[in-house]
Amino acid sequence: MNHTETESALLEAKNLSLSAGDFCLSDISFQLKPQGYLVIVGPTGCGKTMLLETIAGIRNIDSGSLYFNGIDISATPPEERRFGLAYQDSLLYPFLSVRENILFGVRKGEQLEGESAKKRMEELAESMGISHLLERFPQHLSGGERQRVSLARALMSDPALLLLDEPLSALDPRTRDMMQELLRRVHQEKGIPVIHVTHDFEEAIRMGDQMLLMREGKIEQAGAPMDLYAKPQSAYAARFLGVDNMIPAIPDRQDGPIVFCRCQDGEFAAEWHENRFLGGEKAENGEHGHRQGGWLCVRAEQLQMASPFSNESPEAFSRPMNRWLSVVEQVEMEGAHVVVYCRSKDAWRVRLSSREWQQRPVSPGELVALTVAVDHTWYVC
Ligand SMILES: Nc1ncnc2c1ncn2[C@@H]1O[C@H](COP(=O)(O)OP(=O)(O)OP(=O)(O)O)[C@@H](O)[C@H]1O
Repeated sequence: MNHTETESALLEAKNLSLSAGDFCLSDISFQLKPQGYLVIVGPTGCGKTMLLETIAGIRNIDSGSLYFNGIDISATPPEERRFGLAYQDSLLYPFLSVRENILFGVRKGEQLEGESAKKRMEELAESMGISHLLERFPQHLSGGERQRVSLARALMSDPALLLLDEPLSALDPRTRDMMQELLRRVHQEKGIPVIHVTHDFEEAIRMGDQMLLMREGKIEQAGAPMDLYAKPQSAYAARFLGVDNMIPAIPDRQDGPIVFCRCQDGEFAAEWHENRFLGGEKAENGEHGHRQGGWLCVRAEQLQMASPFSNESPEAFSRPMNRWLSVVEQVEMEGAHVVVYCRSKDAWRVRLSSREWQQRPVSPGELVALTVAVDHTWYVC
């Protein structure tokens, strides 16, 4: 057995690659902290399940290594890894009752037996709120109940790591909230580290303390969920992570970490994370001519709206700002928030809290000054 140099990581993937048919996972490297909660996100077909199954040991790697607690487990069979796996569609045995499904566990596919197994199963069922379902069969359970049984089964073998594949998809919002709470409890109270696959970035942000964003079998960006949310570093990441304002822009010049770029609404200063001017995606609408461009990104909640005739929000002007004029086109109420659609040469979305809105409502047709701090404006390509 080989030992990795990074003893502090619980799980470490080093340059993992494997292929299945035409698809391959390439050069995947990441670390899971002890008791960490890692969320793997990305659109459908980007390889999330394949990566999870590789960690579980169900798929063999072609090259690279996987370490658990510093020990190379690349060739360790799944049953010896002691990882609990729960799939999106639950994959419960249809001819076994809930009790039997949970007792079946996952270890070596053997029925766990004895009083201690029975006691553990009952405790798990109690904590998952499924004690009343033990004699039922999977076809007579709701989606949320099936997910809870599936989670109980994955936990039955006392896993050293819990692997979850879309555990909350297809659940209604209320059941999903309850399951999220349950998962958080399992993670925090039992201290079980989790790797959780989802295509829902809001769920990822809510649940994870580490995040991997995947794209076509590779890692596009990795880090703390809030860092990815605040500053996705590519157009792909910005789209996936729901950046509301992605305005086609052409970079003109650069001053350290700040790039000055042109949109139709004028020149903007933006943070620029990487030297990716060359080889970026071409601005989609081609309105900016033939030069390669990227996107100026601003989250709608970071945009500030003021009257063009007043010197409102002096706090805003205490740091470098981008400022331009726009016209309110449409206003949409979103419960706790209000979204204001503005149109100048470019189209912008502003998200205000209901309180901000009450202090200063605007109507369609009104001229407004939009401002955003440079440190909330960034450029991607
Ligand atoms: N055994 C296989 N043979 C051929 N192609 C495969 C095989 N297993 C997976 N694939 C392909 O690999 C790609 C990645 O699949 P995977 O299930 O990991 O995606 P995913 O990101 O989990 O998607 P989803 O969110 O839809 O579950 C898909 O295009 C899939 O069709």
